[in-house]
Amino acid sequence: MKKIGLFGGTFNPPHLGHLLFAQEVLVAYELDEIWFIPVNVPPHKESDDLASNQDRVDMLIGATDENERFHVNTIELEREGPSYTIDTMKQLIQLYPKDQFFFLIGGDMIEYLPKWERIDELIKLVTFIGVKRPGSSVGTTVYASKVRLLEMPQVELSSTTIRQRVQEGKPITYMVPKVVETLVKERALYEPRTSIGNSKTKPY
Ligand SMILES: Nc1ncnc2c1ncn2[C@@H]1O[C@H](COP(=O)(O)OP(=O)(O)OP(=O)(O)O)[C@@H](O)[C@H]1O
Ligand SMILES: O=C(O)c1ccc[n+]([C@@H]2O[C@H](COP(=O)([O-])O)[C@@H](O)[C@H]2O)c1
Repeated sequence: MKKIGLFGGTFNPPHLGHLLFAQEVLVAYELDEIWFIPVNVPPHKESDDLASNQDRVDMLIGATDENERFHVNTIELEREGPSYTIDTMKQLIQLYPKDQFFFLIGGDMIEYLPKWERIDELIKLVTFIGVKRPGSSVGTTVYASKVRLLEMPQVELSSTTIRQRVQEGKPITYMVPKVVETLVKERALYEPRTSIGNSKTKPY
């Protein structure tokens, strides 16, 4: 039996906040592996400058390559429609019945857990491990109390910040792994267009 941390996200692009969170969880919970799972269609997020699936996968593979316990799993990219976590969990449990799964979640998402698809079923299938994010509250819902909160240095970085900096011509050095910085540059990702692309969690 392996203990596996699932880290779902848009990763548009992956940044050092993601990697540090994953590494801290790996060590604190003595996990064997972390699987980074890029979403196909973010269920509750609108993004007007979402890089292609291929670009996001390439950046994620590059970002995680140096860590032998980090892996990229593209299970959600093979599914049509919103990438609901409950569907992913059911697939993974069927594929790997002996393994134990944890799901990593940033603090900003925790207060929205009640709105997740079939959350009561999901919370029985997987243990959520969360971390606070600067400027966001984890809320007081019954689901928040079930998330295991990890104490670790908070990283005030988001993919939105990275995209905005690229649009403004500012450097992103040391905010993303070198390989991500290079891919963003080579493929001209997030370059200025008419509007600045923010990802926003949709109002419920
Ligand atoms: N700096 C960070 N520290 C801890 N968790 C984070 C951090 N950035 C993102 N996360 C968490 O990682 C998961 C995937 O995040 P996602 O790919 O949407 O990145 P993001 O930076 O929140 O993106 P965006 O700014 O585009 O909304 C989410 O659970 C999110 O809360
Ligand atoms: O299943 C849901 O209803 C659901 C709602 C919101 C977010 N999620 C998952 O949470 C992860 C982080 O989402 P995001 O939008 O911050 O990239 C990603 O794996 C999403 O599929 C899942």
